[in-house]
Parts: sequence; C-alpha cells; structure tokens
Amino acid sequence: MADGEQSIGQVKAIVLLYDDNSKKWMPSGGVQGFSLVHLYENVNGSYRIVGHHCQTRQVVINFSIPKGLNYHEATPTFHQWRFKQLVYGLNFGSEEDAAVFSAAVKGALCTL
Ligand SMILES: CC(=O)N[C@@H](Cc1ccccc1Cl)C(=O)N1CCC[C@]12C=C[C@@H]1CC[C@@H](C(=O)N[C@@H]3C(=O)N4[C@@H](C=C[C@H]3C)CC[C@H]4C(=O)O)N1C2=O
Repeated sequence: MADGEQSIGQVKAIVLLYDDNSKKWMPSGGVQGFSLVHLYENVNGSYRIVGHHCQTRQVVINFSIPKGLNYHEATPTFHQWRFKQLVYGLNFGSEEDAAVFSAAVKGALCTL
C-alpha cells in the first residue's frame, strides 16, 4: 500500500475479468487461483481495491473505486462490476468473506 493508505478489509477471492470475445471469465493475470484482495482507504478519502495472487504474488487488480460504482452482488459468493470497457468479478472463498468485502465497499461508496 502507498503511504497515507490503510487496509480496511482483506479477503481471499479469485479475481476474474470477463472476456467479451470468448464470453468467458478469465483469471486476472492469467493464473488460476486465489488472491489476497484488500480494500485500501487513502487519507485523501479515496479507495482502491488491490489484489495480489497468492502463488505468483503479482498484482491482479488495482482498481480505484469511482463515485457511484454499481457493485453487483450476483450471488452470495460472486460479486461483479463494470468500469469503462472492463467487467471485474470476485469469486469469494466464502459467503462470510463476500459479505465482509461488500459491506466495506458499500461503506466506502457512501462516503464518495
Ligand atoms: C447488465 C450487465 O452488465 N449485467 C452484467 C452483470 C452486472 C449487473 C449489474 C451491474 C454490473 C454487472 Cl457486471 C452481466 O450479466 N454480465 C457481466 C459480464 C458477464 C455477464 C454477462 C453474461 C453472463 C451470463 C452468465 C453471467 C455470469 O457470468 N454468471 C456467473 C458465472 O457464470 N460465473 C462466475 C460466478 C457466478 C455466476 C453469477 C464465476 C465464473 C462463472 C462460472 O460460474 O463458471 N453473466 C454475466 O454476469
């Protein structure tokens, strides 16, 4: 995390991007598996969703949450959103993790 940022939530989730051509969800970063996904709060009032793949350590998501984001809870363990030409999906390891994360994101959204 950058200076002036703190993690206000961390969960394990599979980070997916929807490929419009193949009409398939693809693992972000190209490697199947779970990532540790943080919601970071910045002292300037902004929020980022940042995820590191557990095996490869690569950053698989680094998303600044825009005001008015439509965070869609498709199922109790799969949440998704659209931004510009991308569709992101989080496949959570548990309903609890999904609920914790969506509460944190919705809490952030109501401050923007
Ligand atoms: C108006 C609008 O944009 N609507 C979007 C959704 C949306 C609504 C509102 C705001 C934002 C957004 Cl993002 C839409 O419908 N979108 C966004 C792109 C993809 C999709 C379009 C078609 C397909 C059909 C099946 C469905 C899907 O992917 N379901 C999941 C699923 O098949 N999987 C994932 C898990 C569980 C399921 C829930 C894990 C991996 C795979 C699997 O289970 O193997 N789709 C979508 O969600």
